Parts: sequence; structure tokens; C-alpha cells
Amino acid sequence: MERLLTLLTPRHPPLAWRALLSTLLWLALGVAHAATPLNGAWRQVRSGDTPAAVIAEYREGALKSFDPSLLQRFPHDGGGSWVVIAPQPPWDNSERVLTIYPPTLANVAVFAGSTSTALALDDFSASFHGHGRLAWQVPAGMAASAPILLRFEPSATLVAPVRFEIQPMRDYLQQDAQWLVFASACFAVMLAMVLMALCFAGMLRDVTYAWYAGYILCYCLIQGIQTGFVFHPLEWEWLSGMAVMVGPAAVALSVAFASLFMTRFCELQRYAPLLRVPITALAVGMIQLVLMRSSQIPLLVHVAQILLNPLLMIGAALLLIAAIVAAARGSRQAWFFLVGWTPLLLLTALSSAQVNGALPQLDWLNDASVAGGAFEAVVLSLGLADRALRLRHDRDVVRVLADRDALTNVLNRRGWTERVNTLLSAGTAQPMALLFLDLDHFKLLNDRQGHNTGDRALVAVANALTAELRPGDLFGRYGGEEFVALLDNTRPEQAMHVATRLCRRIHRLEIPVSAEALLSISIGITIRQHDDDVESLVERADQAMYDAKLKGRNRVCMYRQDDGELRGAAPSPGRRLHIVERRESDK
Ligand SMILES: Nc1nc2c(ncn2[C@@H]2O[C@H](COP(=O)(O)OP(=O)(O)OP(=O)(O)O)[C@@H](O)[C@H]2O)c(=O)[nH]1
Repeated sequence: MERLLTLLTPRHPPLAWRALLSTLLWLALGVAHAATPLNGAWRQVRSGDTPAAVIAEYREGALKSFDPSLLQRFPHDGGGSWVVIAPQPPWDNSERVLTIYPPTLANVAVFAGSTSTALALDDFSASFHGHGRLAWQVPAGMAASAPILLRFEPSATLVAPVRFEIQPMRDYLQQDAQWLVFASACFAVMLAMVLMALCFAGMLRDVTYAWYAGYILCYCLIQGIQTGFVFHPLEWEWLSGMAVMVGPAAVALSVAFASLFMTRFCELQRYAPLLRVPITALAVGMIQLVLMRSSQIPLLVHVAQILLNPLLMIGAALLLIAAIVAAARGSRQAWFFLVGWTPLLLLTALSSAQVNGALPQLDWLNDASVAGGAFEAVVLSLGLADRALRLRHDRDVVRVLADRDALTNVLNRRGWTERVNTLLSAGTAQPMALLFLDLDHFKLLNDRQGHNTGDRALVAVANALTAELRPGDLFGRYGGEEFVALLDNTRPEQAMHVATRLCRRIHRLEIPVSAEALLSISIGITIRQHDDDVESLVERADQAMYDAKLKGRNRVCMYRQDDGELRGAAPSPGRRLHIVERRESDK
């Protein structure tokens, strides 16, 4: 119990936080571990070379010297390269580890006395290996001052420059653990975003999320291979020997997915339609390159190899230009793409420069690319969330527009009918009254004063009727100069009272129709029967309104079935009983 309590109340910051903080510090400030000062020298492998002869040449100063703490590229063509790493004083005889960072896909042989050890990223039999770098434990019997001979084996792939370090075992293990925390966190972020995108792709039936998932997944794989994460700690043995082929295929596929994703995400169809075609062509071309590379036909594989890098450069430039154009023309998502993608593009450009010998001191670029991938995944996911919100907002706006009358802003026939249907299907037993309202001699007003005056009159009428009705009444424009209102929980006499009030209100607007008459309205009312639907209600109220017109307009008529008639029988003018209100102007 005592031990449990001690564990639950640590006196120091929790281990995870310390690891995270030191990882961030490590990233921000660079490694502050005590490394042995080193000298380096190298030359290309010649036929007939022996390790002893190369060491002898080194002692005579016949090799080209270099600074092992800076990134250095060694030729991997021909027979490869010999490299000598010579520890400098103060000598350290404790347990030490030689590391090569970043890890190279090509094999490296280390010679100690008469034995040699092969260091390879995908060597799963080795008992000691580094994470995110190649590591070799210096044998206990080896003198601290003894130069270490390495041979970088020939390789068909483009090999990145590397730097060397000899550290005490304790420092090495600490740095190794920090790298694992950092890399695992970055990959976890990327994979979480991929998972989320795949869920959304399925739920929203939107392929944009699928392209995004494909892009980030391919980027994860590229970084996983480049850093060796897929080999240690993931131990993906099945990838062993295939990395040289899978890596470029993942690069080509990531560009293809990125192109398809950005076309939809940045809405190129709308903001940069001309650039959509070459970007789609780029995606198709990249997929073709992947197929050519995996075809096993030497000519196709060779052509694909030649085309890959130029196409990558053209593709990167094209995506950048398209994103800038779309952003400049108002695409909000293009800004997200630029913010997330530009750092990665910069890192890729800097790494390319490094392969050609530039920027030897920027050894953090490799790890920054992993962090950049996680950063991009988060930014693009935010962009996708923003896009989803915008689409939902647009859909809501469209829905409101579809339900509202553009002129008067009251419900249109579609919106009103839908809502009445919902109300009727709720099966409430409360009495309901439907009012059908039709303006009188509106054509005259239009003809004499013009359509615009007619429009203004319609707006004034709609506003007045809305103000006069209760907020819960379903009021809408049924068409032309016809309005409808469904009054819930309203008995016949109350409906008559309300309709009469509406009649008076419209007349009081004092809109002149002609020199002698003001605009008025005729209203027909019907009360809901238990088997009514919208059509039957409107039909009866319309007939009652028609009677109001016949009786002289500016009045209210109630539809009633004659005694003895069957309810629901086809209505005819002879079966109606009218309650006629006095005309407002007669008062
Ligand atoms: N300004 C304007 N006029 C409209 C609109 N919709 C329909 N109208 C006009 O409304 C008039 C309706 O004319 P009629 O159906 O003959 O009805 P009325 O002139 O009111 O005659 P009664 O209903 O018999 O009193 C037509 O002239 C239509 O062009 C609109 O949105 N704006």
C-alpha cells in the first residue's frame, strides 16, 4: 500500500512529461550529450583493398579527411567507400556506441581487429541496433583511441549523407529512448488522422477523406522506411529487402493521393479549373510509374526510375502553384493546404540540397520531416473539419432558401406543405383551422402601378399577416397572391375571429388598387376533419375563399358540410354554408 501511494504521488514530474519535455528540448536545442571528439577520413573502395592496408593508408594521412560531426556523403557506386572514424582525446574507455545518423538503407560493414560486423536497417538477427540510426557497440577490448574502420557497401539507391558519433552507453540509451518517444508520437498522430479520415470517408460518402487517408498513410510509410521505424521497433520482417522498391512506390503514390486530395479539398474546379487537368494527369502519371516499377520488365522499371524524380519536382511545383492560385482566389481550404504542406515541401527541398552536399550542419532535417508529417496531418484534418462545417452551413442555407419564398421571406408552398404534413401526421386531436387568403384585384394593382409596386404590396401584406398571427401558426405563400395559414388548437369561431382581424388589417394597410378602392383580401376557412390531409384541407379552404370572392370580396367564408351529407364526399358549391363577414369598407 505504501509503495502504491508512493507511485501515485510522485515527487518528480511524471516520466512521460519528462520524456516529452526532454524530447522537445532535444529537438529545439540539439543533442547536449557528451560525445567523444572524432576525426574522420575516407576514400572509395578499390579492388584488392584490405582493411589493414586502408588503416595503414589512414595512418600515413593518405585518405581524405572530413568532420564526422557534420553530414558527409560517401559514394555508394562502384565498390563503395572506406571510412575511418578516429576518437580523439580525452579518451573514454567506458562502454561506448558508435552511431550513424540518419540510418542508411545501404549496408555498412564495421571492422574491429580481424572481425567485421554488418550493420543494416533490416537486420533482425542483430542483438544490438539503434532506433532512427545505425548503432554499433564498440567491443570492450578495443582501445578507446583505436580508429574504427567502416565500409559503406555499394547501393543502387540514392544514399543520404550521414554523421557519426561515439557516445557512452548510458547517453546512447537515453537518446535512443527519446527518439522512440518522439517518432512514436508523430506516427501515432498521423495514423490517428488516417483512421479518422477513413471513418469520415465511409460515413459521409466523401472520397476527399479517402484520398487524404491514402496520402498520409503513404507519407507514414515513406518516413517509416527512411527512419527505419518499420524495422525497429516495428520489426516488419516482410518488408526486409523490399524497402528499395516499396519506398519509391510509396513516394509516387503519396504524390498521386496528394494531387487527388488537393483537387477536391482546395476546390480547384471552382478556383483554378485550368490547373485541375494537369494535376489529375500528374496523379494518373504517378500511379502509372508505380505500375511500371513493379512490372519486373527491365525497360519499364528503368524508364520509371528515370521519370520519378523529375515528375516529383514538377508535381510539387504544380501543387504549390495550384494551392497559391486557389488561396488567392478565395479558397479557404487552400490556405490550410499551404500551411500544412509548405513546411514539408521546404524540408524536402533542403534534404535534396543536402544529398548534393549542401547544409552539412542541418542534421535534424530527417526527424523534422517526421514531425512535419504529423503537423501537416493535424493542419489538414483541421482543414477537413472546417470544410465539413462549411458544407453543413451551406446545406442549411440551401435548405432555408428552398423552404422560404424569395420575395416575402415567409414559407413557400414546399416548406409550408412539408411542415403541415409533419403536424398532421403527429396525430394530435386538437382542432385545427386552415385559412386560404387571396388578395382582391391584385392584377389591377399590377397593371396600373407596375410589377414592382405589386411586389412591395405583397411584402407589406406578408409582413402584416405574419405580425397578426401567432408565432406558432404555420403561415406561408401558396403562390402568386395567395397565402395560407394553419392555426393549431383553434376552434371554428376563433378561426373566424382571427380571419376577420386579418381582413381588416390588410384593408388598413391602405394600399390603393385603383382611384376608388384599397387593397383587400378574401379568406376561406375550413376545420380539420380526422381523415384530412394537406390537399383536402387546402381544397375546401380554397372553395370557401372562392365563395368569399363571389360574395363580393374583402370578406371571410367558412366551409361547412350540409346536414345529411356524408363527410368526405366530393364537395360542391351547393354543399357549403357561408358565414359572411361585413366588408371593412362598409363599416
Ligand atoms: N407583382 C407581383 N405580382 C404577382 C406575383 N405573383 C402573381 N402576381 C400577379 O397576381 C395577379 C393575380 O391575378 P388574378 O389571379 O387575376 O387575381 P386578382 O387580380 O387578384 O383577382 P381576384 O383574385 O379575382 O380578386 C396576376 O397579375 C399575377 O401576375 C408576384 O410575385 N409579384
